[in-house]
Amino acid sequence: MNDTNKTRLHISNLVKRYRRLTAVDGFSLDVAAGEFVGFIGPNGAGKSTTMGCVAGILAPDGGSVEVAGVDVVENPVEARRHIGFVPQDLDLYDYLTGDEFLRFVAQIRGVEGAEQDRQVEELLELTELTDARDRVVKEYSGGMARKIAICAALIGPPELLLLDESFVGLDPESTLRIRRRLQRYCDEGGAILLSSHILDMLERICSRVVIMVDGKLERDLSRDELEDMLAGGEYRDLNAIYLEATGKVID
Ligand SMILES: Nc1ncnc2c1ncn2[C@@H]1O[C@H](COP(=O)(O)OP(=O)(O)OP(=O)(O)O)[C@@H](O)[C@H]1O
Repeated sequence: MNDTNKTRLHISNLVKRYRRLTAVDGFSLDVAAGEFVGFIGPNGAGKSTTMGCVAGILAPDGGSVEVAGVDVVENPVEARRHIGFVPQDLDLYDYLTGDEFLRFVAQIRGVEGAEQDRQVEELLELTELTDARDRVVKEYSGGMARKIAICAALIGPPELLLLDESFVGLDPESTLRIRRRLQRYCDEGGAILLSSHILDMLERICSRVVIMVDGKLERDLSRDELEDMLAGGEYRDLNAIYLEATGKVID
């Protein structure tokens, strides 16, 4: 996973409808290895729907999605092997312990033996779940459940991480530890699409920010563009850029 020029995610003209509502409306995006992309937009903009289509959970009505060069619609099983997905609404294997859950995911990703042990230990320690490893996931608190889902997403590691509001409910220390771990994952050639409404955090950690409005791409800002805009004095922070891009006004 060290080939840092490769496109990890290719979304071309994606369309997804729910009956008469067009939730994603001709959205295109390429994410390369090493990129940490903040995916923002108002409630209902279409971020989760986009992620569902990328993860192969929702069937697109138009366009195409490739993950690590694999077409998600044509080869969903193969594509899923390259994706670590933490959905907004977690759907975990409730009756497995945390340890069993991580080893189950490791097995699916072909991580076995001593390497499996190493990754499981490292991730449990990172998220401070070592002491809870033998408890069933069903008994985990909301934050613990989200942390074990992040651990599972990182096992492998896969080429692409899809994180949908994955920092919700995490305590500040866990947030910082996981943020650093995700940045390391990108430095080592991974790619992340992270949806979040925590704009001050995204401003600090992302190498690129994509703003979606009404199912369409509204802005695509590289780190340099973002910093130029902030240095220019017109925008105080990412929040101000967001408000302008989305046409929102706060009295
Ligand atoms: N299962 C569904 N059935 C019908 N409409 C849906 C369904 N899921 C989402 N929608 C609609 O699609 C649109 C996009 O929703 P989506 O959840 O993708 O937005 P989002 O950007 O992730 O929002 P949020 O920031 O609130 O999580 C919204 O109008 C939503 O009501």
